[in-house]
Amino acid sequence: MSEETIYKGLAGVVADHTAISKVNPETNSLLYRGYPVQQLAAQLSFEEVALLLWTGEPPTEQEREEFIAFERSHRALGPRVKSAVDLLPTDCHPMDVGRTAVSVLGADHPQAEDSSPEAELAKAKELFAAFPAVVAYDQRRRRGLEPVEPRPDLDYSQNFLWMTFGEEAAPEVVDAFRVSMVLYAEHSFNASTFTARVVTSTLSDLHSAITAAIGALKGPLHGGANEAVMHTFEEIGIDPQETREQAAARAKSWMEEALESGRKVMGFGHRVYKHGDSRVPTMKSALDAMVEHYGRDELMGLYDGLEAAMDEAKGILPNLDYPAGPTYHLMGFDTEMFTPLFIASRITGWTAHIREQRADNSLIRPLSAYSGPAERSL
Ligand SMILES: CC(=O)SCCNC(=O)CCNC(=O)[C@H](O)C(C)(C)COP(=O)(O)OP(=O)(O)OC[C@H]1O[C@@H](n2cnc3c(N)ncnc32)[C@H](O)[C@@H]1OP(=O)(O)O
Ligand SMILES: O=C([O-])CC(=O)C(=O)O
Repeated sequence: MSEETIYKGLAGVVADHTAISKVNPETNSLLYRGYPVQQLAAQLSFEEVALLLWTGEPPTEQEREEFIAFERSHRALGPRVKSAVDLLPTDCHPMDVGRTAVSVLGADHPQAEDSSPEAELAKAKELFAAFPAVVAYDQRRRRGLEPVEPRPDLDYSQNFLWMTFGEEAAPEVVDAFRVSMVLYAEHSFNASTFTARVVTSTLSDLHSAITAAIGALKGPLHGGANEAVMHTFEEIGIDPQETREQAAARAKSWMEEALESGRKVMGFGHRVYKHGDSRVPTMKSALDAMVEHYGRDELMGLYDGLEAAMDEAKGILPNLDYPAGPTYHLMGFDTEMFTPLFIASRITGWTAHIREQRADNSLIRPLSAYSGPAERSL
């Protein structure tokens, strides 16, 4: 056996510097470019947070206005992307649709191979503006509904909900959606961001890196957990007629059984945070607002029951996906659409990292310790 120290899953390994965000598990805090994420979620639009992540500073009034105009004029679903999505079955996973759409957007891009900082920033902004139409179109086609054109009088979050549901969302709903986008935007060297950096490190193009990152995000140990949380709720059974206490009791016994049988319950635990996820309180407030808005108190019985039982049995706390899943459910998204919403947000962090990696690149290529048979002859 080899003598090398193996850092399984690269746990605890510091792979490079980043100036984009700081995750501090000791203080349970998350900073984007130095700003606490809670402050950003309380005060900035998602469009402003995107600019902050890309450029390092909050936008000036002029930068903000220019980007808003840019974003609103790049929202339409392109004909090639629409044709490609139409070729995919409506029962494939929506993450496969998102991944394919980004791949097509890359193949269709006149500057696909231009990786200058200016071209990459422009491509990041275009992708940010274009992706919501993919999610909205896919959600509607799965319901047999016609697409809804974007509205330039609406901001990013308002328009996203408008294109998906074909009606103007209530201000509370728009705000909860905006908060989720801000919180999902960036989280240092998580698996999908690291994937994007690995692809970029080979000097491949931005759309290839994002396509690969989407593949990494899909898994239930990462972004796919927001969808998995709702599957758990569905497995326990959602009953709008029961009280919060009744729902909590059923959730508690479900969790006890699940843990006894050795199951992993998605939406709990985190590789970096061991005392709770810094983003959960803010997302939980957004969920509470949605529960009140839709009058669905019983859903919080399931939420509280699972959380309390997991804490009691293992001391493991919820991650961001735990409150985000039921929030998107209440807004009316199909469960399988939750992780594509995560893509829409994380495009900002991924593209910021792609630009950072390229600016000071070194091929990412770790070593392995060989554990196969010793040299032998045929
Ligand atoms: C936005 C995001 O991507 S946040 C992450 C979303 N992912 C999830 O919610 C998936 C569920 N959670 C997990 O699988 C894990 O907590 C991870 C993958 C996120 C992080 O895990 P790691 O740091 O690798 O820890 P690991 O998986 O080794 O867990 C350590 C111990 O806690 C247990 N554990 C961790 N999370 C969970 C969970 N959700 N349910 C049950 N047990 C858990 C493990 O079984 C393990 O127990 P053991 O030591 O008895 O074997
Ligand atoms: O940091 C991680 O490993 C996963 C995560 O929470 C994220 O990507 O938002």
